[in-house]
Amino acid sequence: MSTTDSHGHGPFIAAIDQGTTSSRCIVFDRDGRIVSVDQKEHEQIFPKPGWVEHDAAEIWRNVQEVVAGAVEKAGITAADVKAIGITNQRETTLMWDKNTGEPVHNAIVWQDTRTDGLCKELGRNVGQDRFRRETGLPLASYFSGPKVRWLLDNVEGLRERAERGDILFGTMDSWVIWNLTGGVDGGVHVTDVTNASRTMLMNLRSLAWDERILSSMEIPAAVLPEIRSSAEVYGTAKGGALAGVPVASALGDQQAALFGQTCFDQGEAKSTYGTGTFMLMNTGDEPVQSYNGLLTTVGYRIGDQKPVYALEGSIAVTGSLVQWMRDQMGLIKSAAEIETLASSVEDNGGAYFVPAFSGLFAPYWRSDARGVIAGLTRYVTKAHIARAVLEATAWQTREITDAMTKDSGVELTALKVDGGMTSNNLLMQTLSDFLDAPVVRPMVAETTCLGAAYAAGLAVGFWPDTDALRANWRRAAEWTPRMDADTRDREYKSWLKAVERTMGWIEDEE
Ligand SMILES: Nc1ncnc2c1ncn2[C@@H]1O[C@H](COP(=O)(O)OP(=O)(O)O)[C@@H](O)[C@H]1O
Ligand SMILES: O=P(O)(O)OC[C@H](O)CO
Repeated sequence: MSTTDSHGHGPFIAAIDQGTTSSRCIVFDRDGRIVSVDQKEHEQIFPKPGWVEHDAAEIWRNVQEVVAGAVEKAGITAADVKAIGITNQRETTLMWDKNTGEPVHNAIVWQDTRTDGLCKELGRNVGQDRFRRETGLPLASYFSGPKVRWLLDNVEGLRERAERGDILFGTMDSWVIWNLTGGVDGGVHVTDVTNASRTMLMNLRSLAWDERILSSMEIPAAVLPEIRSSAEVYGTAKGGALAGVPVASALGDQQAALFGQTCFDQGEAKSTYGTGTFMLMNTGDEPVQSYNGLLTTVGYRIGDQKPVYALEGSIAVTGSLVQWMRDQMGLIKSAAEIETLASSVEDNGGAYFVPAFSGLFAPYWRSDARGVIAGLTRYVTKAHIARAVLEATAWQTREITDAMTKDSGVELTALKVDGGMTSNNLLMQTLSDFLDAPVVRPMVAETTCLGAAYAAGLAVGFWPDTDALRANWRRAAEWTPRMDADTRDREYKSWLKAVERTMGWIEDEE
């Protein structure tokens, strides 16, 4: 029997967000309002400089716990939940034994740079942009394909087991869905088009695995999940707090945020400010090739409708630079304190901070870049550096919006933002100043989970169509530009000069 809780708005949709630093589950009502949240962090494993791993068994335990926690906090039962949506950190790569459910190695995280050498070698053999037309992606250690190849080459006996058909590959959506739907006991091995579009192994137009790329990367097709749409019922949860509930959506977290921000029309864009920052623009039902350093990716696909594509600007280091200021430099005690410190001065005092800690992602894709603080004089204080830290996020966004305008021909009229860093008012004002465009934040800042919930709700008819979802979007805050054009242009030139200084720091042989 179905119950309604104190919120009185049942039934509900549950979304699971398996993120880089934590897993969370959020229960939403029909108005897209949050009913309950549960969240748990997992260990970040750094076996060597540049290597980042996750324990997938720990992640699955945490997912089960946060699902149970969110259901309990909402005061509901599985019978009240009409569907489960999945969203996840993208690219992070796992292989496991389908007979035992045991991972063969820790998951290799998207930030991990161990495949740099492999990518360079592939680039030399087949050309740096050899796969861009088919996959929309440059050859870079960020994506899953090279990580799969690394596992096959480095885990003893794995290639033979994979060729025998005993091994499954998946990004974290696949891992969560396989376990949720029964694991060794009949779990479904699927991924969605958005996650598949980050592997470098899927053809963007056919939305199928690309046999020529699989053969260049020496990856056996037997390990691959079935590619499905982002909003359809893949199976039913077996066991756990949501046993019996249909699992009805999967989207990479940045695509889920695009969906949660209701960017359903061509030209609409959002930017999510977390550990890294990812801006995606809906480009309609045709993939747009980037000539300016952006990625072409799948935005979402609802059931058997046409896919919607997106251009993406990915920035590796934004919120994590604030964490670095707190944890490694000890200049602030909390992330929020950066705003107080940066607000104590009028400007950056001439300092520019380019956080190319793991090379530069969009629009440069340079793995040989490393971080610099440029323009230092004795005048510069830690407050100026704090300001330069915030400005780095805003300038990197500006570089991406410039590239988006060049690639899509669409001028930015306003930017929808979300993510942890958007609670920083100074950063949001700076962003609006540097972009010379309004910046708007919605009422529900948890757009990633909301997008997964929306897609799952559409799949089971909980919401009738995307118009109903759009009606739920409400503006919570807006910042408008206050900077004069001369200052903006002068500052932008200095920023670009500082970016130049980061390039070529790592020599090939290093
Ligand atoms: N007030 C703030 N100012 C600047 N950065 C912040 C602030 N609050 C949080 N952050 C940064 O935002 C990030 C957390 O945002 P979140 O959206 O939860 O990230 P993720 O989903 O990537 O884990 C952290 O890197 C943190 O340093
Ligand atoms: O888990 P997040 O929010 O850090 O997002 C990671 C991105 O999906 C990486 O491409």
